Amino acid sequence: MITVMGAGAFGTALAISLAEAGHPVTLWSRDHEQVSAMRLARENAHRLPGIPLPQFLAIDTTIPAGTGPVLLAVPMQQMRDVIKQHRATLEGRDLVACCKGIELSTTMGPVAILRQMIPDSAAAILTGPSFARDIARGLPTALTLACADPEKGIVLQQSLTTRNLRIYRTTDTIGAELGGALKNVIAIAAGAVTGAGLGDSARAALMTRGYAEMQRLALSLGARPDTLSGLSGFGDLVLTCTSPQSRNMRFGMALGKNEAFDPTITVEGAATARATLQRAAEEGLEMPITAAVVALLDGKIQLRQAMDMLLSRPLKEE
Ligand SMILES: NC(=O)C1=CN([C@@H]2O[C@H](COP(=O)(O)OP(=O)(O)OC[C@H]3O[C@@H](n4cnc5c(N)ncnc54)[C@H](O)[C@@H]3O)[C@@H](O)[C@H]2O)C=CC1
Ligand SMILES: O=C(CO)COP(=O)(O)O
Repeated sequence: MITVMGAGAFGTALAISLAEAGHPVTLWSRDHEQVSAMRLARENAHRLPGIPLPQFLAIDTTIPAGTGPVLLAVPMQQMRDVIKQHRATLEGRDLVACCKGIELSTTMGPVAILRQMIPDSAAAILTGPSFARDIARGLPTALTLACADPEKGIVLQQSLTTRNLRIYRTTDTIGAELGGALKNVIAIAAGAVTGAGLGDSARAALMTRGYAEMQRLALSLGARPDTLSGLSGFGDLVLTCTSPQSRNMRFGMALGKNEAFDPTITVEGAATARATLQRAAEEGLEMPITAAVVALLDGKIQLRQAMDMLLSRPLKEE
């Protein structure tokens, strides 16, 4: 039995794909009303309207006991609390973080949190370019499963691969989790540039220099370069910075247009930008685009000033 914790967009999409592949799957939510509504309508009307839930997908407020893997598809800043509340049930199971970000209070990534909170479990992360709606509609996607234990990684890769989820494997958990976290920050910046009408050339420059920033921090923290250039890094950066399906990009577009953005929408890059800047300072690294995103979020500068700041930095080699 595979358990997916978090009946948001991503958790529901993964549960649909896995259930359609014939796995017994339980989709867990803390919210009784949501569970009743989803059971009745066989649809996640809030997050994935119009997409039917497979007949054999179980939806519950209780995590089934057992030994099967548990996928944690809750927002990054909530993950620690969710684990704390369910620690006893999660102990000894293979745990797969399905979130993208860095915890603001500790600057830790999801795998590090899993290892700290439940040291006896295998800790992995599933990340890479994939919009929940695409997965849920059965469109093809490719993801990265990172697990430090290579044998466990193979087992998880095999058990989570489905007709439309092609999973690649790595043991580089640091690279995989940082790629997914940092691309959201750059997507906010790319959205802001797009929203302000600064043009596709500016966005391409920003994505490229943003990628350099991602590499600077990730490599300094021990990531492997090929992970950053793979699906979980470059791949997800491209998807998130070029599609308005991305919430991080849409949030950035609103910033660029000086418009309000619905605060109930999950935008991982905002908290992660602050956590990233903190971590970069500890490493003695410069991350000018991330710093500009934080200054924009804090209302300390306007987008034009942010661009002037970036463009007036000392000229250097690429
Ligand atoms: N939506 C997408 O296309 C993708 C999302 N992700 C990642 O998946 C993670 C979750 O994102 P989404 O599912 O899109 O967000 P969402 O906003 O659609 O859903 C989040 C879910 O977590 C639940 N939740 C929040 N706090 C909780 C708590 N304390 N205890 C229990 N449940 C809690 C909410 O009730 C909600 O159902 C994020 O880190 C995101 O970056 C990754 C790939 C694709
Ligand atoms: O991570 C994602 C695609 O890979 C989803 O991006 P958003 O969270 O910006 O919607």
